[in-house]
Amino acid sequence: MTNSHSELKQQTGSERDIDYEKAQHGVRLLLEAVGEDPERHGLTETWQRRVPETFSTLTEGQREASKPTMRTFDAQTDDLVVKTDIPIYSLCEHHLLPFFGTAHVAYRPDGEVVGLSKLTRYVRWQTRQLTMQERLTNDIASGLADELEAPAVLVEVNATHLCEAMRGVETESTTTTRASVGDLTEEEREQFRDAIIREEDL
Ligand SMILES: Nc1nc2c(ncn2[C@@H]2O[C@H](COP(=O)(O)OP(=O)(O)OP(=O)(O)O)[C@@H](O)[C@H]2O)c(=O)[nH]1
Ligand SMILES: [Zn+2]
Repeated sequence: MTNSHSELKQQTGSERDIDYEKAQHGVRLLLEAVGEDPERHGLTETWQRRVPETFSTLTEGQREASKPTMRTFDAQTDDLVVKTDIPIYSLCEHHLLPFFGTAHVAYRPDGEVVGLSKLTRYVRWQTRQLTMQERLTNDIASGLADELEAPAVLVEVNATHLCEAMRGVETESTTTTRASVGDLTEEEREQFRDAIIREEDL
């Protein structure tokens, strides 16, 4: 093996780690199962390093230690903050294949606003787990409400699932899911819809 377990732990920080030995073993077995030779040139680093590292990154959302810090600033406003078109890449828990697209998020502040980049970082952190689109959408909405102590949050996710495109039904389509927390006024809902429509018109 090129990278020992302890070397990999040092590289990534132990509290952020997956079990590398298990991941290496599992990927090796999968390669054997599909008739590959895990020792052939081109595949050794695949099971020893690349896939375990990839899955460590793509499951960061399951580990609190990888959660971004949500820096806030005083702001005497309760006007909805809307952020549209955040790119997302997540993993379908049924087939371990990606689903990807965009997320739109909005929250009503209560005396404090969060740094704008943190909204993107938080969404990215949530996407990095094995999940379903509906659960991801709910997790982003309820997580943001908790993190920001925001009285109201709205989230929309539009995504294409490779498990539908590359296999199975073999059709590429877009799925839209929405989640909200708190009592949103009709005006706020309209503001969110307008921001999304404007983004789509660009
Ligand atoms: N609701 C929901 N379903 C999903 C999501 N990702 C994948 N699926 C669906 O999960 C279902 C799994 O169904 P199964 O019948 O157990 O699996 P399957 O035989 O591989 O299904 P097919 O994909 O239709 O071939 C499929 O219909 C997938 O399209 C998701 O994020 N949300
Ligand atoms: Zn799937």
